Amino acid sequence: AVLADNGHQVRLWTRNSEQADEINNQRTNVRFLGDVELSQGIEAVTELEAALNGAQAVIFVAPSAAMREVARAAAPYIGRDVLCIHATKGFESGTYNRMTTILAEELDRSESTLVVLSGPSHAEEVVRKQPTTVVVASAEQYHAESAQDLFINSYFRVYTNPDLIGVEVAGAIKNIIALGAGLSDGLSFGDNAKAALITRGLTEIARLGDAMGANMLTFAGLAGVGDLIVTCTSTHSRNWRAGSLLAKGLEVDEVLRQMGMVVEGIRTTRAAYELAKLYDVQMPITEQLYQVLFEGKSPKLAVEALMGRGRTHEIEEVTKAWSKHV
Ligand SMILES: NC(=O)c1ccc[n+]([C@@H]2O[C@H](COP(=O)([O-])OP(=O)(O)OC[C@H]3O[C@@H](n4cnc5c(N)ncnc54)[C@H](O)[C@@H]3O)[C@@H](O)[C@H]2O)c1
Ligand SMILES: O=P(O)(O)OC[C@H](O)CO
Repeated sequence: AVLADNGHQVRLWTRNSEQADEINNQRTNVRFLGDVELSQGIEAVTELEAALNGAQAVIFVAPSAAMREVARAAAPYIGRDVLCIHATKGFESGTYNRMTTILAEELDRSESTLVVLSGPSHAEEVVRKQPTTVVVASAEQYHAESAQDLFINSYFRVYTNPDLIGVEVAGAIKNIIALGAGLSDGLSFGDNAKAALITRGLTEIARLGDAMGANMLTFAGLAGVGDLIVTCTSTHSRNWRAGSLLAKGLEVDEVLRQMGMVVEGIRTTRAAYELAKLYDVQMPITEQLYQVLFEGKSPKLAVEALMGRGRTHEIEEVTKAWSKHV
């Protein structure tokens, strides 16, 4: 919708022909976006080749679990000079690959040619032209600026950032913390608990990001604390809603069934739990959520475990990682 508003001709690929018909004929996408009227500049297509032929830029927004499959199918139709951007938040199961690593492999190009778009941006608000700010990150400033040129407008403000790894790690891990925030709200804990989760969640993002080569300052920006705030406090958040359903005692499969939309935080919890072991970093919130999601631990016991951890210092552990980059 943003790209169409900016005067670009947009082809939106979907596997679902009924959805394509609705978008093209009714100009709505009711299941995902309610009754908002979509721009005439958007054409939905069901064939990948038709979607990609002649495109000057390609935006990948499939769920993380589908990224490799979609990128592999799209690769034959994407020229070497085409700007490739993604807005997907997660890691690949098993390999723990970031999304740009998958894209680089499947599109057979350097990761430095790729761009990630992230930040506090729920589609439901963007499509209603409500003021939104995001970052586009690429190792090469030229590519980040090309993406900025495409998207920026009066209601969608786009900043560039060279720290692709930090933006991808922040976008993935915040979904785990949002599950925790939903659980906390679902258990009727108060604002203190949620503020604690957001803040200590940011520390977990920073620890893992530091180990994976991110710039700590990214986490103080839109893709870090910005996205954490929106996803832990907004009722649009799928991850928050999934967490609040878990608090009612629903099994993970039932939560996913009721949601009917992707809840990236669930798969990401497993990936981050394993990444934390691989990089030897402490991620206690992630660890407790892992036990709730995959080992049947009760959310109440998870909270007790978090609150009962050994005494520790705030300043030392945070500043060690952050100060390296200041
Ligand atoms: N919704 C948002 O506001 C928002 C904002 C920023 C980033 N994201 C990220 O975008 C990604 C997608 O999220 P979403 O909210 O659009 O999810 P969604 O559940 O609303 O939609 C996902 C779409 O992907 C399709 N899909 C699933 N598997 C597919 C496959 N194998 N091939 C092709 N299509 C497939 C589904 O049919 C569905 O139409 C996630 O990583 C999410 O974190 C979402
Ligand atoms: O609805 P969520 O929780 O998947 O979050 C969507 C976006 O990542 C918010 O920026």
